[in-house]
Amino acid sequence: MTSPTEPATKPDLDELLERAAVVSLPLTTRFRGITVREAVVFDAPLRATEFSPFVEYGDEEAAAWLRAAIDFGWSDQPESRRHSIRVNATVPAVPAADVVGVLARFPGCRTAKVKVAEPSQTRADDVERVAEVRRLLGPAGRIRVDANGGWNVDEAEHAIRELAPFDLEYVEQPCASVEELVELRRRIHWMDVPIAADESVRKAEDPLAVARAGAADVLVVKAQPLGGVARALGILEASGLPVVVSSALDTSVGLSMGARLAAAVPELEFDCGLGTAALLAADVTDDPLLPVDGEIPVRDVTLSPEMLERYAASPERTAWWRERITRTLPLL
Ligand SMILES: O=C(O)CCC(=O)c1ccccc1C(=O)O
Ligand SMILES: [Mg+2]
Repeated sequence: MTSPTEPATKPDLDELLERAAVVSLPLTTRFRGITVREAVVFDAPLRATEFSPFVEYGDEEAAAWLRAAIDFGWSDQPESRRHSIRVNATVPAVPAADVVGVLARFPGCRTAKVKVAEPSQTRADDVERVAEVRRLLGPAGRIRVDANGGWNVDEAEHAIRELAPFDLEYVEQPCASVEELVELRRRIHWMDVPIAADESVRKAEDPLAVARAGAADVLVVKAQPLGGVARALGILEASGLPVVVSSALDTSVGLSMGARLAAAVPELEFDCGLGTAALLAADVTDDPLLPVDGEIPVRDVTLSPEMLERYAASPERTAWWRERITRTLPLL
């Protein structure tokens, strides 16, 4: 007999596939080169959960994401310390003229994260975009930029010098490697612009290496790539660094996992990158975790059968995702 408080038994492959729905959600704005977000959501026993590693990731990397999905749907979660989470607006690498429309999707957000170093664009594009965000947010707004590892150390040094007058809260993953981050941090120390690590945490074999190397002032943590809420919490506590909990452009289900992680963090001094439901033109629920007054609530999400049907992925893509789950489950 299982008592209601006892964690549900972990699912086998048949149960996972039976509870899975594969969706293809249109985005409002092109992001990371994509215009639709594919994801698997599961109608799991404890709450709806999500598996959505990017399609280019290999099975080894996807395994942490599947571990997270199973943990969230089939296990009790760490205690929440808060009921809502302040979120940042996420501004893709759009032309400066489009910034006003993007920010309008994030009502009440005092912080904006601006994508920079997009391969097809120039430094001048980044400066114009950040200038426009500063103009719209006013002097009290907080601006962080995210280069997704797109600069070498020299490029980063020059770009940050050019962007620093707009008053940056931090620069996220300016360079790709931990060694470059260490070197950059040494070079720009005098500018007093903190460095945050994202890919160096979520794509690293050892997510704590970046903290040990002194390569970052802030860690960006995402629940899915770190294997779930409890595991991510362990990593961020071991790092001893301040954190920003962020999404991977998840559906509202994945965002509910991120919100649970943010709610469990002992000290949360930065606004979190969990407002990204605003970048989806469709979601898997009738009650999405959209930012209101600059916050999202900490709660579970109810799947909408109509939405799952309307945004169901094609038979080919559905088969691809089901095969991906089949290959990945034995790797856990
Ligand atoms: O942090 C945010 O504001 C939103 C999340 C985000 O930017 C993101 C979403 C998908 C993939 C990568 C990233 C990233 O932070 O680099
Ligand atoms: Mg990032």
